[in-house]
Amino acid sequence: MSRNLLILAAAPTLGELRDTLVRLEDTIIFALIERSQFKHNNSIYEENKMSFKDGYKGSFLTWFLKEVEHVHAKVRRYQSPDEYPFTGNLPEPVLPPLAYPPVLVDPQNINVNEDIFDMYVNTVVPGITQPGDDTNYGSSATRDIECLQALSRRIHYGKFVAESKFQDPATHDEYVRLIREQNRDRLMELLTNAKVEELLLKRLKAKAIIYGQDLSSASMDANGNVKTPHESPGSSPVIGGKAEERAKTRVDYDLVVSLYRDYVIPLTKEVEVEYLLHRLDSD
Ligand SMILES: C=C(O[C@@H]1C=C(C(=O)O)C=C[C@H]1O)C(=O)O
Repeated sequence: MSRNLLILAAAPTLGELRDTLVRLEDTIIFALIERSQFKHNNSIYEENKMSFKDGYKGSFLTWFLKEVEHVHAKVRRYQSPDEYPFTGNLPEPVLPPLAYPPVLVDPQNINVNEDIFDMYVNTVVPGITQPGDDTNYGSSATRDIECLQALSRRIHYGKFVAESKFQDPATHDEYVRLIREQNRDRLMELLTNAKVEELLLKRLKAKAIIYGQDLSSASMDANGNVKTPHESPGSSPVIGGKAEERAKTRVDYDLVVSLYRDYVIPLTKEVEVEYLLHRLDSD
């Protein structure tokens, strides 16, 4: 067994990590549902739109995110290896550091939150909200920050997944060879599991349809029975028996699937590749 297998504490298994990613699907879907209850409120994303006493020139959302992350930094949130801030120049914690087991070797301190922020503001928010302004700026930004933090955790979990694959005796030597070659494309091929991705997208659609269904009092009779037949996740999404009618869900389930297919999974794999490319820097 090569030396770099001995450096680290026992990393979580790939199966345990995948279970965590499955659970984060729920967190992300419900966070999107919560944000979707408010209008787009585009002004909170525009720079120089609101005046701040300290002369800050950014958008309301980036100002709020800065304020939230400053407080969270003081309680050492970003000393956790699975938490990455969107804001720079954060204060030191008021609490003493925790002794996290050294699972990751990440000399670059990889952080793709800029990409996550741009994707979320420019693609996700317009896709999950109705156009317009309902002045719920604080509530919208609060839900935005919950979405951004959940997406960031999920995507940066790619570091743990990459470390688990690197430590797998079945593939360790091939990873070492490809890292020494700095062969980005072959690393991407080796770490990609198309079957896991395919099953994930199918599960995600089912979750978004089920979680997104409106089971408010309006859709239930006096005895608490659901009045409107709700499609089972395996069937084509229908309500009221018309197969061509889309399920009326609180969040667009096709958008949730495309969010993962086009952004979350590719960004997670980018994190995995970047992590692996620098895994042996300290050797
Ligand atoms: C996270 C993994 O690595 C890759 C990324 C995946 C994702 O972001 O969902 C799924 C499978 C892999 O292609 C994994 O193998 O589970």
